[in-house]
Amino acid sequence: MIHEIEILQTEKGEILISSQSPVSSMSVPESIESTHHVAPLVYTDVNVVPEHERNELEISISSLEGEVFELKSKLKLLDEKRKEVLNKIIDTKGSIRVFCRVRPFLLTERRPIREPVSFGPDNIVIRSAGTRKEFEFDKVFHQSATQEEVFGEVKPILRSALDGHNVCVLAYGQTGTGKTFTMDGTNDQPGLAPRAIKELFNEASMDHTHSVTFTMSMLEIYMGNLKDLLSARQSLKSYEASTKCNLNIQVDSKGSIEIEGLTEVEVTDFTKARWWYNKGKRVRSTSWTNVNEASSRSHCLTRITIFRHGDGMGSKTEVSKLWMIDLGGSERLLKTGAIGQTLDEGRAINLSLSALGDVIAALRRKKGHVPYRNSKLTQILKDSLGTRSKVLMLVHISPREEDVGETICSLSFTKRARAVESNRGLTTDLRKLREQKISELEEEMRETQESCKKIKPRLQEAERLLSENKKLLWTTDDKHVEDIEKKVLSPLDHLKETDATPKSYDKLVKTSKSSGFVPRFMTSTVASRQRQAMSEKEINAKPQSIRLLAKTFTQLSTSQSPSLSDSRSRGLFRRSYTKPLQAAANNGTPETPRRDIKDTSLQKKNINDTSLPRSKMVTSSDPNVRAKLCYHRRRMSSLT
Ligand SMILES: Nc1ncnc2c1ncn2[C@@H]1O[C@H](COP(=O)(O)OP(=O)(O)OP(=O)(O)O)[C@@H](O)[C@H]1O
Repeated sequence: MIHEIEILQTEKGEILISSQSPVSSMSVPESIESTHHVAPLVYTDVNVVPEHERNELEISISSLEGEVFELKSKLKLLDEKRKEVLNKIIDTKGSIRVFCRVRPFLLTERRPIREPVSFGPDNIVIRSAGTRKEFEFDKVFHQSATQEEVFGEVKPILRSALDGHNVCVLAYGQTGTGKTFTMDGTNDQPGLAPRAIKELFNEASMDHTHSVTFTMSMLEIYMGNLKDLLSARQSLKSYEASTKCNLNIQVDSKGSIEIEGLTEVEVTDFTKARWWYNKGKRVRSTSWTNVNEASSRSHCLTRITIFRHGDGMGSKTEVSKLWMIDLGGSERLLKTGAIGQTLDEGRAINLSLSALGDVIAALRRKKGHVPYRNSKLTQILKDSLGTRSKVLMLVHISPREEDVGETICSLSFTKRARAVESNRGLTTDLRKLREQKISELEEEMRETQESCKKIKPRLQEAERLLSENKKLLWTTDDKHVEDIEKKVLSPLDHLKETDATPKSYDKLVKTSKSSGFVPRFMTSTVASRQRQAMSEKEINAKPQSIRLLAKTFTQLSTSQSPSLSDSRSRGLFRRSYTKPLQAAANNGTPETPRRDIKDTSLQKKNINDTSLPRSKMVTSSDPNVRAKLCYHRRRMSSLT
């Protein structure tokens, strides 16, 4: 027993599918079968959009396009406002900020009864040999401060980097005070670099108006030479060769610094970025001194270049850099007892650190001349330590009595860098005013971010609806199909194409039904009759519903393969034909090998497979299949 299905076309052009009572195909004679009708059931195929609905679809698409444009414009304005406010906050706080982090006592260290270092939220007091020295900072991180707390202060300037500013985060201090701990951290307590990279990817994924991409480079400055840490040629044992490897620093016409030949890898996600970062770290050369067994005698620089691509609303791609720098140990050479190469290494580090101090001091004093040329480090950072950039220096100190001398040296270094913009120069009233201004700006920033948050889901929803409507229109849009057909045909083929347009074809079918007149090109030829017989033979092996459906199509035109120019027929045929096939394919019976008929490679294979009946070929919406259909139609017309 099977269900008989018949397809009818009403005068309005609607497709009706009438379902018949279950009958035995063996017992009921054909004459009875055709008259044994029950009340027709009308189904509306979801893939088929009637003409009037298509117009509505087009109207809806244009209104959604307008809405998307409007929301994007609003977001763009809010984003610009957010950028401006963030910039003001950072400038009010100081575009060069200096923090201090005090290392906790290690398990191997003896804790003195009277600790030489005491601290407040933004100051450090050193008491030693009857003297008291006080140093001010933008913020002091106590011994108990977590990696997360430190990162919290860095986060705002990462946003600034994404907004197009060059940003520099530097870890400064004596060997063994925790510079590497702060920058790299451990597996359990990741440091600033991995957290910052993760945050960049996070922020980029939430940017609905721009697409953001990143590249990464790592280099080491050792004894005044630059070494590429991500180069394929570098090996872990490259320490000896490090002095031979030198890269040139170039300045382009816009004043941007480029390092000639430096490897720049594209990082598409955090995992890849972390992998490259770890690779660079392994390659970094270290030598041994008697102060700290793993002391770094070089500066390690990690650069993330941020490309913020245009939003499609007139803005260009913005490029900015985030530098994360683990500076070499700043200890005085006498104390290390260094001789030979280690002494030279120490000298080179001290020279570059003092050049860095000079540059920062000049920038903070807003002095005309900034001595960038005095070291490789400052030459490289020239475009990232300048006026539009944001700098964050983290000074690390030891809590130990024995290190007090070094601690005072490190703190004095930063005192020079903070000389002008420090709080010390401000009266209490001015300080309060400054803090009030910062909190007002922060409030404004929060409001702007809230407004952005409200718009983003609306924009996403509008974009989703727009793409859905476009897809729906695409599947039913005859013009689109025609365009594809035209593209596939060569100009010469197009001239040969004598077939009627879809609309006139419809008319012709209707006319032939009503008047009994069949135009010459629609009368069957020997070849078409053979093909029809072949396809019917093939269809007989398929489920009954497909057989009847295909029969209806073959009846519509006796001389041509079913034309897919009628969108409704196409949608109906595609759905009705592919479902049983898919079901059969998914059953995976030995006779029918498991196939996914949506697989385009398989569809393409089928097109070239001449053993398949042509009726199968025309069921796909694949443009390649249409090419075959056009070819078939052309041949038909040339036969008549
Ligand atoms: N805030 C901290 N909390 C816990 N342990 C810390 C902290 N800071 C540093 N340490 C520990 O102190 C030791 C020295 O730290 P680290 O190697 O980071 O110093 P460094 O300044 O980078 O030294 P170098 O200049 O030789 O590279 C490490 O064992 C590290 O785990």
